Amino acid sequence: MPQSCPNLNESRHYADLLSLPFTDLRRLLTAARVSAAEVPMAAGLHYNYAAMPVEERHLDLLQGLSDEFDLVGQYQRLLAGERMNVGENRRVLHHLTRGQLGPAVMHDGRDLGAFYREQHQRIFAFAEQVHRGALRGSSGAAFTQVCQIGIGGSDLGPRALYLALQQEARRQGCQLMTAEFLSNVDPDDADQVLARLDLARTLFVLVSKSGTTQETLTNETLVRVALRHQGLDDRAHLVAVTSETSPLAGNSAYRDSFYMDDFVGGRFSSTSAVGAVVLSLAFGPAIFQALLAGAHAQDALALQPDIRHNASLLDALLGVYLRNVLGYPCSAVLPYSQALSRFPAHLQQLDMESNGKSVNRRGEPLPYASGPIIFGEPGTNGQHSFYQLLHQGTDVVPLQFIGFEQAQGQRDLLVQGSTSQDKLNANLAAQLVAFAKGRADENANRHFAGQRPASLIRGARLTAEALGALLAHFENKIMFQGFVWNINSFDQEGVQLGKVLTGQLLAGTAEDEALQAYGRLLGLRPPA
Ligand SMILES: O=P(O)(O)OC[C@H]1O[C@H](O)[C@H](O)[C@@H](O)[C@@H]1O
Repeated sequence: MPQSCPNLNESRHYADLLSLPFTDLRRLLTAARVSAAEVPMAAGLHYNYAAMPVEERHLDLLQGLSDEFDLVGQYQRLLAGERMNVGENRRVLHHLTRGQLGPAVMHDGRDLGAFYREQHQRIFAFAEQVHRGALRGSSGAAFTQVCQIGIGGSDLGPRALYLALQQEARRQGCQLMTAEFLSNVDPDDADQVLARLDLARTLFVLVSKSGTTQETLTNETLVRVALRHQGLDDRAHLVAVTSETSPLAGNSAYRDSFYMDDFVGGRFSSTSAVGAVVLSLAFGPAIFQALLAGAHAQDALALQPDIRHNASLLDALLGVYLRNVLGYPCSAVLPYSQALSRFPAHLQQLDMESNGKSVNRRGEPLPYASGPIIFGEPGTNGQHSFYQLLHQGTDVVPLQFIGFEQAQGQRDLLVQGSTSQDKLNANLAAQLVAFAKGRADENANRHFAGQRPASLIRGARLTAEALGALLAHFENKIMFQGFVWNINSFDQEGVQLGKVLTGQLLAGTAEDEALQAYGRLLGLRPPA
């Protein structure tokens, strides 16, 4: 498969895209275009690309590029279980955690779709027992709080989804337990999180796919010590989520264990047991199932070969246009929804750990740019912080806005003639137009050049289905971009070197003198 993938620099569609003149967004962005340049997504969402500097001829060439690189065909092969993670020789099966789109994927005589479904069912049954009070803490108290211990993909996605759904669950009367997340090895994180918990009523979910992550195992020990210190039986307060091949699998130090496998990458694991346990405990299985349904529906739409009807594919290709044709190195994610406050942090890992690569799937250096730097904050907060650079800085940063007609909650009032939600969305619309069209001023300091590209994902309200669709959209966008760049989006060798040096420093075996010197500056002592 990798051998047959074309090189972007040798693509005639790419060459034709490079030869097109720059499109003037100030002229392009008309009312008719705002209404027309949209692709429906799952769960009532829409992807609007009116403020992207592309005309029909660009879209025709991007369609040609998509066909030339067989992007949807590669997705189908991934769904069918082909080992697309070439570096680790692994299948890539996170789509299967939310439903079957391709043929059954068999591994060692087992149907993996059935395996993921069975784990979800076990988790739902477990959550219902906890909610009924049939499973309790070691003092006999019912569990009212859940705390996930994990980092990276075992933290960011589930945490972002929990925060995104909290208000929606309250509206539906199904916030059944509150959730906390403990990720950083900084002891102040554990201190603060533990201070918010009533340990006798807390169920901890230890999540580590590999079962070897230093930060997570350290925090687990801190938690067990704290539980014992209160006279509680730590085993009764911990469940594990891990891969079947990890050293934690089958360990009796946990009250129960739930599994994913090596074919679900950490940053793509929110719809596996990694997200299922904490979200089902917090909100009940129905909300998590709605999230899965939204993600599955969006995965199905991503099979459409026509880029004008496939939002994830179109978003991916427009991103390639911005990165490789226009040369923009960054992209900002700007949700006008406080519920999505940690969604940009999740996307940072999803995008940058997947596509921050400089060799292709055959291990050869890339002769073109790959994944952009991603950052973001919810609006309107970001407007009062870093938007200055976005409007008038020397770099053009393409923007990904996300907005909803209605808030999740119901507490809103008319203040000076408009509701808070009206104000939120008026700001969003204003920013989109200000970025695209700018404003001429004789005073150079007050001049806005415009020409800042942006897309908008919009919906009626951020429901669980819509959130699932949003999550799957970005996962699939990133996957398609990896196919264009012919990189392996599913490994993360770039995180290893730091781990090795950390281990050497802590074990007192570091040979690098600069490393030792930094250790001394930071107060590290040789191990006793
Ligand atoms: O789930 P774990 O095996 O503990 O891994 C947690 C995280 O750490 C690793 O270093 C990777 O960078 C992430 O992709 C991963 O999600």
